[in-house]
Amino acid sequence: MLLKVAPINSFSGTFRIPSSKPETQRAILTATLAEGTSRIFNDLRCDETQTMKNACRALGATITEHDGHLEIQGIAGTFPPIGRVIQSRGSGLVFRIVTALASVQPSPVVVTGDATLRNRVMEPLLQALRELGADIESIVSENKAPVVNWGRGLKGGTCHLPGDISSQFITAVLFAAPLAQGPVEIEVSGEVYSKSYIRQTLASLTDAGIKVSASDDMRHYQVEPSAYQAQDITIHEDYTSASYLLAAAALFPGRTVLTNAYGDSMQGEFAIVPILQQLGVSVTFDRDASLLTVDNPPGSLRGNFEVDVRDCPNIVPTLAALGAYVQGSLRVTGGRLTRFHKASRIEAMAAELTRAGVDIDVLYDNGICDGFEVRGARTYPGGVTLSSWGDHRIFMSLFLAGLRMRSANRFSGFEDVRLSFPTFLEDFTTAGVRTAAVQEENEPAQALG
Ligand SMILES: O=C(O)C1=C[C@@H](OP(=O)(O)O)[C@@H](O)[C@H](O)C1
Ligand SMILES: C=C(OP(=O)(O)O)C(=O)O
Repeated sequence: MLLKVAPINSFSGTFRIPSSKPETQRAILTATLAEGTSRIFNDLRCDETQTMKNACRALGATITEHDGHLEIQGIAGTFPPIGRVIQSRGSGLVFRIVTALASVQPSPVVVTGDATLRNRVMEPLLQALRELGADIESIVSENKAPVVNWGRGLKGGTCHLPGDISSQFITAVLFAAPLAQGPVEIEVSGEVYSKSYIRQTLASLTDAGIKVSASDDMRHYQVEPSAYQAQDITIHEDYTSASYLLAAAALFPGRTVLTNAYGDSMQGEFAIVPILQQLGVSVTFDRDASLLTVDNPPGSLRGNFEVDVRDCPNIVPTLAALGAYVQGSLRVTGGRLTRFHKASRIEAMAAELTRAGVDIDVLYDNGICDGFEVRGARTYPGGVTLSSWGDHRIFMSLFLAGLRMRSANRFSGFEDVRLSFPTFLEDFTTAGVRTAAVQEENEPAQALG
């Protein structure tokens, strides 16, 4: 099934930014491990937070969904016998953290995922957990998902991780480390990417009462055995999801107002705000009213600058889509981690945008795909079929790029918005974008509604 999407001439309205996915996932985890009842207000309800809830229920948490908040009865760090399969679907974060946590409970647990997850890099994490005493075996391919964790405990000690493959390895060890028998140290080699996500992990752990410290360069971590404490947490907006709405608002003349916008985020992807401002777009916060207003009267973007995305990896596809319309050039570097994401995101965006006529080159650093340079135009012919490469963020970014083309485009992967931004299509329909699901690429065009 493909989604046919007609272009638009204007974009305006009031939209709610979805709540943060990484913050919701972390809050579900700390509440699961804590003693007592935690409440998580303004949580994000989407497939990937549902996958985290299902995994945490399998670990023993009782999770009740209320209107506007979750109530979680934690396990006080003592797992009931699990002895089962935990499904992480396509979520790298769920697989990595649950695999680490399965080390500190007493029964064999199989942790598995879908076809994309089985392809992702897991070896450094599995080795680090083994250094701490875990007994983990891969079931199908060596050092990949699915795994069986025999649940023989974590003794503690020092483990080693690379900083340039995924910050989720560090996050996963940090979540399990307080439940080890002794203190845990993590030594990270090479440059550390996605530091903003590690900071979010450190903040969640500290707020939950965990004794953890990190060196200034984030290459050394120390965790003492400590107990997770229950708490009430309020989740704020997600800047990766916001990036699609902000970018759409920036591509057209008109005023867009975003609600659920507190502007106090630790997410690296908050960088989308100053980037748009540099491109000539007015973005202003009314923090008392939790509103963000975007105005771009000329609907044009002025460029010629470089963005380092090593701390905001998830807006890389959004920036490629936006760059297609920047007068000048937009150069993005430091994006090498995205080649290990659900799809190799720079290659995916460059291949699909090139197919649509966009002038974009992939940038390599010592043979590693690390960024891109895009030289934008006012518009493109459109009328093409673009693939999401099985990745929700590629779909949402290509959808965005298509809005200013001259003819309707067709996209695969539209169902995947439910992973992180379930109201994506509804929001854009409200803004006047006409879409229609079509069976086959060559099927006669249906009326778009
Ligand atoms: O900890 C997290 O919630 C995440 C960490 C980052 O992973 P990488 O460090 O692998 O980029 C990010 O890209 C991912 O979307 C979410
Ligand atoms: C966080 C994401 O993915 P993962 O957890 O699979 O890395 C994402 O694609 O938003």
